[in-house]
Amino acid sequence: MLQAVDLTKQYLPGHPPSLSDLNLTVHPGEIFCLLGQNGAGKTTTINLFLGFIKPTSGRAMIHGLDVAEHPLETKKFLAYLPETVMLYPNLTGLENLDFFASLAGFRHPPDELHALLTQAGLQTDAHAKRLGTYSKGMRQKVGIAIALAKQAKVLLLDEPTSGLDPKAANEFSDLLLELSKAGTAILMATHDIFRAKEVGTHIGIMREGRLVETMPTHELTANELEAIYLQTV
Ligand SMILES: Nc1ncnc2c1ncn2[C@@H]1O[C@H](COP(=O)(O)OP(=O)(O)OP(=O)(O)O)[C@@H](O)[C@H]1O
Repeated sequence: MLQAVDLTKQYLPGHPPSLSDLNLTVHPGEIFCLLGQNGAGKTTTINLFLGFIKPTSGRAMIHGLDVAEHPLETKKFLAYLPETVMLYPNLTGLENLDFFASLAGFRHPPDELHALLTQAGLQTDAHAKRLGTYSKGMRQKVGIAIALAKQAKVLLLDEPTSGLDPKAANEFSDLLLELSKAGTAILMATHDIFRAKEVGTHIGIMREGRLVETMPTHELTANELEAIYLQTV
């Protein structure tokens, strides 16, 4: 479970906070999509859960542990996919997966590593090819395979489908749905309203560092969500 309690971040004294009093809970199996214009505070929220930055006040909690107080323990539960997954271009997909899974303390035999890449949707003939030859969608799949290998309880995503073609973005959404069915709690920052409606269980709209709307997606059509978004931001 992922929880923000009155979470606030002010980067510079005298400037308005970039995140103000965020209260948010994402339960296992839920996909919470954060929408909002550039600068609304989405990446700040994710970086606080990752422990990359410290809150000015309030708490970012993972599995009941405060990230600022337990930076190493909370990272064990987490997987993170930024817009561009950073992997080693000279290693193969399989070698990257092996390396990053072992960094998190998980050793998998080669047949399991292949199975994880396949489960993440990467075609078999790419497993032994260098990352440098992969498309963006293929790199994202290795990122998902790493999340699977780590048995991550919480997945944080920052605009993961930006720049993916519609088919790759669609495959990516299916993978997220599978992970959520397996009980992962997912928080995703995105600009893609329609994909958020398709994949999310909940939508939150941020404006100037505040979460101003939260709603379950099943109550809305994509067009209604777009109308609410445009009225809100
Ligand atoms: N390191 C920093 N120092 C000072 N201000 C920052 C820093 N990082 C972000 N900000 C400011 O905090 C605010 C929120 O930024 P943030 O990156 O969280 O927005 P965002 O919703 O993720 O935007 P985008 O959609 O463009 O990624 C912005 O005004 C930004 O300029």
